[in-house]
Amino acid sequence: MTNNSALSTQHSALTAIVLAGGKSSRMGQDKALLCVDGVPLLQRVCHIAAACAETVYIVTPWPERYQNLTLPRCEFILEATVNQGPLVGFAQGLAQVQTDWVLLLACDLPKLQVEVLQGWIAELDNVGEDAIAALAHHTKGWEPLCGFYRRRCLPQLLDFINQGGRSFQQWLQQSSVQVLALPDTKMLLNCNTPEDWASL
Ligand SMILES: Nc1nc2c(ncn2[C@@H]2O[C@H](COP(=O)(O)OP(=O)(O)OP(=O)(O)O)[C@@H](O)[C@H]2O)c(=O)[nH]1
Ligand SMILES: [Mg+2]
Repeated sequence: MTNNSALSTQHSALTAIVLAGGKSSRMGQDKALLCVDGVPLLQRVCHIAAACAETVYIVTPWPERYQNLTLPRCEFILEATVNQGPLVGFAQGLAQVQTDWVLLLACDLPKLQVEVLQGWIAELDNVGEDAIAALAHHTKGWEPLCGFYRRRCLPQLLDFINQGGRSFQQWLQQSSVQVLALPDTKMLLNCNTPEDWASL
């Protein structure tokens, strides 16, 4: 039995959503296609997502850009709107999810560690019923783009968006969120600028 199938047996109730639709204005080119160790970032993140969840959705307004990547078990969700930000992209992906929990990932996380994600997944059964999400926390607030959400948060997320909300931090302030222990903060390194990329 491979690691993947062991995991999917144990945690079949997990879907992953990978966001690939930002402006990449600080980077000046699409971050999803930047190669780290010869592998495009989106492909790298999607492989890790596929090792954690049975279904992986890539939410993007431009799937044609990524058609030459190797993305096993990944399905594109074509975003209806462009440049509405990650919260709106997440809501569009979440509307397709059938499992109780979803793992949300940005595409610009070059240091993602599958072992840490798998450790978190093993704890999901212990998350209190009142929590709508389980996320790592740092000095600037929650890390919303590398963590877990309950599917049932969709109605309140849509309410927040329909009232003009676009900030994960503001949305999460309204709800109960469980803290995930982060063994290594480097894992959440966000590759936003050419300097970030060069430092890899
Ligand atoms: N699907 C989708 N993903 C988005 C959207 N905006 C941001 N993202 C994703 O969210 C993650 C974090 O994006 P950021 O690094 O904050 O923003 P960005 O717009 O990509 O880059 P900047 O223009 O430099 O801020 C990345 O995986 C982006 O691809 C969007 O409107 N739709
Ligand atoms: Mg970023």
